[in-house]
Amino acid sequence: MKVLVTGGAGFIGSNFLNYMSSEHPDDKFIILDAMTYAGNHKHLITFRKNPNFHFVKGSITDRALLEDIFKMGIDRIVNFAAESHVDRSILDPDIFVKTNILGTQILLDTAKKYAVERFLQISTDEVYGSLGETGLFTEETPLAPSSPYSASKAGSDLLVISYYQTYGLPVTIIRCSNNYGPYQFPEKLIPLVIMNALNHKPLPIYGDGLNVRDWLYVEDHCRAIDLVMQKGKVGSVYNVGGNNEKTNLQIVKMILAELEKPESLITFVKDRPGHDRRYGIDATKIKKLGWQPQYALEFGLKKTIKWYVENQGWVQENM
Ligand SMILES: Cc1cn([C@H]2C[C@H](O)[C@@H](COP(=O)(O)OP(=O)(O)O[C@H]3O[C@H](CO)[C@@H](O)[C@H](O)[C@H]3O)O2)c(=O)[nH]c1=O
Repeated sequence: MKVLVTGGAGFIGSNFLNYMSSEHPDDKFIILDAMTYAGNHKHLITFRKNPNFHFVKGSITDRALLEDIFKMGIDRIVNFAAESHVDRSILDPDIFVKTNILGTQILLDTAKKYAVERFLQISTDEVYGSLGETGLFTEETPLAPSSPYSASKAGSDLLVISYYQTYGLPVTIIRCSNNYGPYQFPEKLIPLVIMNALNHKPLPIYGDGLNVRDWLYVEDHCRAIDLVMQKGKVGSVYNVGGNNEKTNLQIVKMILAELEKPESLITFVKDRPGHDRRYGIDATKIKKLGWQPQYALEFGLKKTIKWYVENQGWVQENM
């Protein structure tokens, strides 16, 4: 099996490659990554050592490059390539539209031309917008994105579905809740808080700190992607979530307790514009395929903190 993994040097993509190379040692992986600020050069060393990996630097918006890659013969595609940080999308939406919407469309078009066996789109629960105090996102929840980032992901999801409806491209979409784990760029809440706390810097908490996110250890997400690639229904969407809803303040306090750092580092700052209040996932559909998260939040968080403590110097210099 030859799998094209776009965005493979990013946080979830690189964890996925790590997982797949041990679960499916006979598969071949073509890794396409634009190596933006979030692409991790450390992975390239690992990629080059693995005879089953072939790395190509470039963007999913580059049609000619995609043509060259598809000529190598691709069975499946997992599309992780995306700009993913909400705050950056508020400051500079252009690149989000270019990579997430246009890039996905060019990738879909090339996949159609070369008749791939499966196109798996890695999306996000943010496409559903915000929940009130109760209820969960199901796969039928209408799309109502709030930020330029989530709107660009919703746009790419709609294009993916349109390629299924119009051209019969065998697509499947995964919409996952907030991931955490090793190699996450320290602009996202959990790694930012760990790194700031280690350096005794203030921890910026937006608004009242009571926004709720559903946290999932990245390896659990990788296992879900693998399963959906094997057993997921073509034309379907699968929600993935950890059933670990916490307010941002709860998460930050858990990290401070583990690091034995004072809560006085918590600093309330101006809220993010259009800040979604709560995300919560109904993962019944993927559970019916046989998926279950294996990491309890407390355990996954400890493991993540340990990784950042052990790699603190490297993270500071390279991420
Ligand atoms: C960076 C930062 C974040 N926050 C808050 C905003 C959110 O309520 C929460 C998590 O923020 P972020 O880590 O930026 O993640 P969030 O906006 O939820 O989006 C993440 O999770 C999504 C899945 O739900 C992914 O699609 C996105 O790519 C990923 O960035 O923490 C703070 O209070 N202070 C901060 O400095």
